[in-house]
Amino acid sequence: MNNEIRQEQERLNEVIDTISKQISKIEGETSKRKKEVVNIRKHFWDDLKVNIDTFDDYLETIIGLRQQAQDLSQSEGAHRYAFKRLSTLRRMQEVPYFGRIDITEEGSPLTEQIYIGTSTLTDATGENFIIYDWRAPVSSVYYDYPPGPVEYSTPGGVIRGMLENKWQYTIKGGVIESMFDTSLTIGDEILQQVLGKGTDKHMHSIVSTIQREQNRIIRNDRGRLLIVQGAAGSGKTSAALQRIAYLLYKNRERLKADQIILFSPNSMFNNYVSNVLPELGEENMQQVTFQEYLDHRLTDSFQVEDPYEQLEYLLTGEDDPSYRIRTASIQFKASIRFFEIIKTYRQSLEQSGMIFRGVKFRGETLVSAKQISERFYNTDNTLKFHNRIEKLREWLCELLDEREKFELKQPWVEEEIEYLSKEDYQKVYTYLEKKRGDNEDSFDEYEIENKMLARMIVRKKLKSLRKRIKELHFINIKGIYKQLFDEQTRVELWNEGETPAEREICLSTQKMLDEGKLNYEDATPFLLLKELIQGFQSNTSIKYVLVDEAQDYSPFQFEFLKRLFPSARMTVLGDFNQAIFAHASERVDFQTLTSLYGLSETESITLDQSYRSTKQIIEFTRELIPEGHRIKAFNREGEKPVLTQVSSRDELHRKIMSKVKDFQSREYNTIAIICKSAAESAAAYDALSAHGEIKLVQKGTNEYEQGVVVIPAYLAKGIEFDAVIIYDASMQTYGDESLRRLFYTACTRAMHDLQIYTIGEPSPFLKNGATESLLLTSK
Ligand SMILES: Nc1ncnc2c1ncn2[C@@H]1O[C@H](COP(=O)(O)OP(=O)(O)OP(=O)(O)O)[C@@H](O)[C@H]1O
Repeated sequence: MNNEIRQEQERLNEVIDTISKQISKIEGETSKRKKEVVNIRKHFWDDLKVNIDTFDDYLETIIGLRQQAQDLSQSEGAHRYAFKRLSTLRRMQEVPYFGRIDITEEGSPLTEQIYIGTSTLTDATGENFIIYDWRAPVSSVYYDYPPGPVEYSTPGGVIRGMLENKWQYTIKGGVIESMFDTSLTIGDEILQQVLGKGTDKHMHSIVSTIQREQNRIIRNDRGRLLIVQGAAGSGKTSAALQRIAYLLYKNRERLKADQIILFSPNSMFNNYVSNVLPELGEENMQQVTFQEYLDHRLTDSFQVEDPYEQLEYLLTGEDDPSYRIRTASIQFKASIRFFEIIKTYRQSLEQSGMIFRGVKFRGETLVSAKQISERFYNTDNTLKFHNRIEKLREWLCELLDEREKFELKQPWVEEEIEYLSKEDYQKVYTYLEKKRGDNEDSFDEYEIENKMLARMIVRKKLKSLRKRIKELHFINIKGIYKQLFDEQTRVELWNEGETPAEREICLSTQKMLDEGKLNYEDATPFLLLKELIQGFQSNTSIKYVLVDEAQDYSPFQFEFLKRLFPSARMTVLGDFNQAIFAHASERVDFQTLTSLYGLSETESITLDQSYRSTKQIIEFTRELIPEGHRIKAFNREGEKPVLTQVSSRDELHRKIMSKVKDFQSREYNTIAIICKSAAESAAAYDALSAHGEIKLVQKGTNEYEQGVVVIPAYLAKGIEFDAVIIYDASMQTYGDESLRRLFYTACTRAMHDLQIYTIGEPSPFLKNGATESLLLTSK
């Protein structure tokens, strides 16, 4: 151990000693607090005098109750905070910090040594910082500058100074394993070490090696919308998660984790990233897939297709006669133009076109659809649309009240009373007994009892009808959506712009609705129309929305999200080279998103450096896409990706299994055999699983599995594997240009090793530039 490391280790020991002392102190306090909380809970009512005889007594009781509850919540809050701090300190005991900057601030004669870790540590006085949180303003210097002049922003203004030195440490179990003076070392040693490691069941935080561009994303504070376009493996997801940790730190007085929502591609991804924030001492944000949201809102009314069913159809249904119309329909329904058409359509409904359902009771029409429509269009049309609907609802509820009175005297009610079950009868009887109290002789028992029974029966019968009216079921949204595709509506409203196969799209959409189905591309438009008519169910408590894999969302969906979360700032992260959904046209980019909040409220950051894969893998994958030369590889060496051509499926399976064994001998934790579709994955799994322990990943899979998996490319989005085997990259499978992005996505999942197999002639994607960066094995 050289002298420098020894000195640093001594300092580290002192820091760990301080941490240990703080842990013991908090442990003592928490057990005391815990007792306090248990005690308050146990004796909550003992100390409270409950007296409600007079108003003053009542008031006193309420005040006492409130005070007691406040004490309890304070003690619980303090206990929770101490518990959280304790787990942070325990983590810090292992790795207290990872970096140091020696900085001389302008006007100061002193050079300060600032150690940076996952959380702040002060000495016993609480005034002197031993470690700075990585999110503190001064820590940004660590990420943003090499030694030399620097500046950083604080709430009090910009501070300038000179960064004399920057150190990186690797500490494990309280021992310094290595340390680097970054002005002397070439390349980023620690990043090399981190990236060279194998995968884990969960993604890890990257705070010790955040790169400058990523730091810009994490700390970005300007504007309503931040757009991040980043190459595969450039750290978009990582930046998004560290950004959440940063926001929670910076706004800790007013922002809670459940006011942040992350839209993620699938449940497996949710599980994969679930450890990053807890690792940083923060609670996880809300996480949801767009599909989960749609399901929550729509499954009552339809059989809703999920995005994977849609993709699977597109990947395997080329021979279907309606294939061409379906693709055109998907693109059209994802467009801003369709969004605008729906808005115009909704406005036109103010004059005419609303479709209602009549209200029936016991088979008899109480109000016909026509009567509701007349009532609606005769209400004062200077009123806002929603107020007119509200008036309609009130009117229908009043009609129901009248009907209730009328029904009470009908013979069917008498009949039902006779057949009433014993339990129901008992219920009414008990109620009556209670009500009668002391005034025993004050009414005619039989008559009142019968009246009560009648009311109970009628109310029960009307209950679901009343609920349906309250929930606006008398508006036939399905019919109104279907009407949007009528020839007349099309001619009148779809007047600007042009859509290929417009008429066919209309016919096929109406057919789908008649079958009680809702395709994925129709789900958001349908929901939008519903919200525009019934009133938007927006969520104002959410302050930040982050959308990962944003290339998979249509402009339409973004407009929708904006309306759904009106108080939120949005961060959108994606890579349009990985846009695999069919609504992604050739020209897909994030430019259209600028119009969401306007140019002045939008900031864009591009990430070109890729960290996931070895240099050799990047050199190959960037040949697969236009403008790929812009992607920079991180200088981590590995083997060239290999293309193996085989002549039969049997040979393919033999070779793949032998490769898997080879990978296993190299102790790779995760090996993925990536297929084009779920159908191909299932077939590959059938053939391969007999020869080794292999798991099949399907759309419902919730956990990121270690070991060997067979997985369709679209489910491998956002995640990574030590080694990737492309199951069949032949002309037959990847012959169509539209599959280029899917193929690129599959190949870019590999961290250390990429093997590509083809039965017969390889895909055209593997020709030209790509060939040079591949090692070809057999012909
Ligand atoms: N600054 C960094 N320090 C250490 N590791 C990093 C850094 N940036 C990215 N990585 C690693 O690179 C890999 C890719 O990161 P991430 O998944 O965040 O990229 P992405 O841009 O979301 O990728 P994709 O679009 O392909 O899904 C991860 O293993 C991540 O931990």
